[in-house]
Amino acid sequence: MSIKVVSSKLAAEIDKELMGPHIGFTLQQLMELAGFSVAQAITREFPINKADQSLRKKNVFVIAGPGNNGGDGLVAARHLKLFGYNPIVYYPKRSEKQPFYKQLVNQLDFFKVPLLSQEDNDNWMDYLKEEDTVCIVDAIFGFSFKPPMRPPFQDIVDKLVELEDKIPIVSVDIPTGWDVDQGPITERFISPSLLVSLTVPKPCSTFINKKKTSHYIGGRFISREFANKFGFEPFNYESTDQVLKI
Ligand SMILES: NC(=O)C1=CN([C@@H]2O[C@H](COP(=O)(O)OP(=O)(O)OC[C@H]3O[C@@H](n4cnc5c(N)ncnc54)[C@H](O)[C@@H]3O)[C@@H](O)[C@H]2O)[C@@H](O)CC1
Ligand SMILES: [K+]
Repeated sequence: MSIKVVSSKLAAEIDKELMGPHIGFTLQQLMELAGFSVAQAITREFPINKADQSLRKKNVFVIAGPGNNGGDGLVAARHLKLFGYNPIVYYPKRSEKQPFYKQLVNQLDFFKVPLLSQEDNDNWMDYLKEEDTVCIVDAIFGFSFKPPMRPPFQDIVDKLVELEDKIPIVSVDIPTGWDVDQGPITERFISPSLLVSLTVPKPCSTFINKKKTSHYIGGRFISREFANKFGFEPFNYESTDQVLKI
């Protein structure tokens, strides 16, 4: 299947229109569906087996960045908890811009999801043991990332590059550090085991290592007419699914 991709510029325009006065989605609505779809993609790739419940004892280590990509990660963590997984969230730089990020954090507290923050910048790796971890969710940066990466994120990404052969990485929308349009442009870069593109894949998704990376589309919130207006066909999600493997 040939997959349509949209540039970073067009992705931002799509977002703007979805949340504009005519359609009127709120960011919280879209983020909830985006994070829900990420959690569902994880259930597909790392299913909890009825006979072997060992995954329930392991952690899903979610790293949330300061923007909306990070917000998707906070939402995904909550749904993962409800799906029977054991998320731990590392949220090193909390956004003050949108009050609802604080609400997302309160909801994680409510669900007793452990939360690491800036104070854990030196010891977050202590919570990330190969034998105890199902996967790492890379919700650090999405389509608004502009290099070069500022602290503490470059150090975090360097550690992920070292770990990726031991613990699978699940990247939300964009593998963090990749250029949205040109893909991996740095010497060392994350190569995720699973990429969940939101709404429509961005051009960087064509640079994934197809032998290693499963690619899902999620964020099921647009109509055929809307997709066509932006020059792509909607994805054929099945039934009530929030993700589609592409
Ligand atoms: N329509 C969609 O597809 C939706 C997308 N959402 C998510 O929103 C993401 C885009 O969110 P945003 O526009 O908030 O952007 P990002 O989350 O990609 O990043 C923006 C944040 O990163 C910081 N930042 C950028 N470059 C940096 C650098 N070099 N070093 C350190 N910090 C840096 C900015 O200061 C800002 O806080 C998408 O990728 C997707 O994950 C969803 O939340 C909602 C719906
Ligand atoms: K990401």
